[in-house]
This record gives sequence, C-alpha cells and structure tokens, in this order.
Amino acid sequence: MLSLVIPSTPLVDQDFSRLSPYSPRDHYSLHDLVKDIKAYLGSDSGINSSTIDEAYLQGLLRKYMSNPNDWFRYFYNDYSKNYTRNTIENINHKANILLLVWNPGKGSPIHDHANAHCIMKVLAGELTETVYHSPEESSGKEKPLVVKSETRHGINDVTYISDDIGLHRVHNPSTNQIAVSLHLYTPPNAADYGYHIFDANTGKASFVSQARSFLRCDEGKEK
Ligand SMILES: N[C@@H](CS(=O)O)C(=O)O
Ligand SMILES: [Fe+2]
Repeated sequence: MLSLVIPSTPLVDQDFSRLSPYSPRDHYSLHDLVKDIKAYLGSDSGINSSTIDEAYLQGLLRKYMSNPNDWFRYFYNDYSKNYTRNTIENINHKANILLLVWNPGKGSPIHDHANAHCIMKVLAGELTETVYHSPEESSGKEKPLVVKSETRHGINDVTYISDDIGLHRVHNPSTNQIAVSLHLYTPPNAADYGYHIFDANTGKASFVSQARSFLRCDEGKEK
C-alpha cells in the first residue's frame, strides 16, 4: 500500500499496490521519457503538427511503465475540480507534458485538441474515453454529436487522438478511486492559443482561450 501524501492537499489514501514502488536500475523513467521526447522534437523553435510521427511518440509512452516514484512530485489534486492539470514539462512551442489527476466519477467536457496531437497514458486507475465525430461545420444546423467509440483504458494503456479522429471526453468511471494520466500535446496549441468545448445535444462549440495547468513550484496557482 502506497499512500500519496501531498503537502497542502488532503491525504490521498489510495492503494497503488499494483504498481511497484521501487525503481529497478534499468527502469525507463519518466525523466528518460521526457528526454527522449525532447530529443525527438529537436532543438529548432516551432514545429508543425504534420511533421510529427505520432506513432513514434506513442511508442515512447508505451515503453514507459507507470511508477508513482517518478510522477508523484507533480501530483496535485484540487478536489473542487473534475480534474487537475499539472505541468510536468513545457517544451517551448513544441509540446507540453502534463500529469492529470481525475476525481472519482468526474471527467472533461467534450473538446477538440486545437489541431495538435494528444497522446494519453493511464498511470493509475482507469479512464473511459468517449470519442465523437466532429460536427459538420458547413451545415450550420444544431445536431446532437454522434458517438464514434467508447473505450475503457487501464493502467499503462496508451491512446491517441487528434482533430482528424474527432472530439472526445474522458472520465474516471470509479466511484471512489482517483485516476492519474500522462498527456503529451504537440504542438502545445491548446495552452498557447486555446481550444473548443462542445455541447453534446447541439454540437455547438464554445472557445476556451487557454488550457491552464498547475506548476508544482507555484503550488495552488494555475498557470
Ligand atoms: N485534453 C484534456 C484532457 S482529456 O480529456 O484528454 C486536457 O488537456 O484538459
Ligand atoms: Fe483531451
């Protein structure tokens, strides 16, 4: 049993016993993963999402096996929110890497990914992802969004979405356990320029000017 005690947040007494709390010497760590993502994205400034091989990046996230020792320094849970977005790394104008903490039964609104690649890996608990067809822009008519798929992702599962695939919402199906996930967005358009959330019944989009996240060094302050 590993209890996550995070300063200034209530005790998270959750059984992470299915995860090894020890890091074997040859463990491919979160630090190694971030290093490899940076190496792949290169040192030039700016990228175009069409030049990125998302399959390669998915492979890197698959290679990493969740270990709370790697990620709990980034863990902050705001219990008043559906989910808390914590910054692991901002790779200037290239990508951001986030740790998301999902309260039981809570989820994200239906949203797009601002013309970026989004790769998600479950680090603890389970997450259900509902993918919707993007509404037809030209019709101008209000129509309910159509579900394309619904998938339950377990620990260490990796999934990918982009606006070409559709919209999605993610939620934690558990009634009493939090879930934790790792997200890679490249380019970091939602944080830099904003994104859209959608109404399931009408398909209507609303613009959100910036996807915000917590930086661990500024505890409690959203950036
Ligand atoms: N893309 C969402 C999380 S999720 O529902 O995939 C976000 O970054 O807030
Ligand atoms: Fe998303």
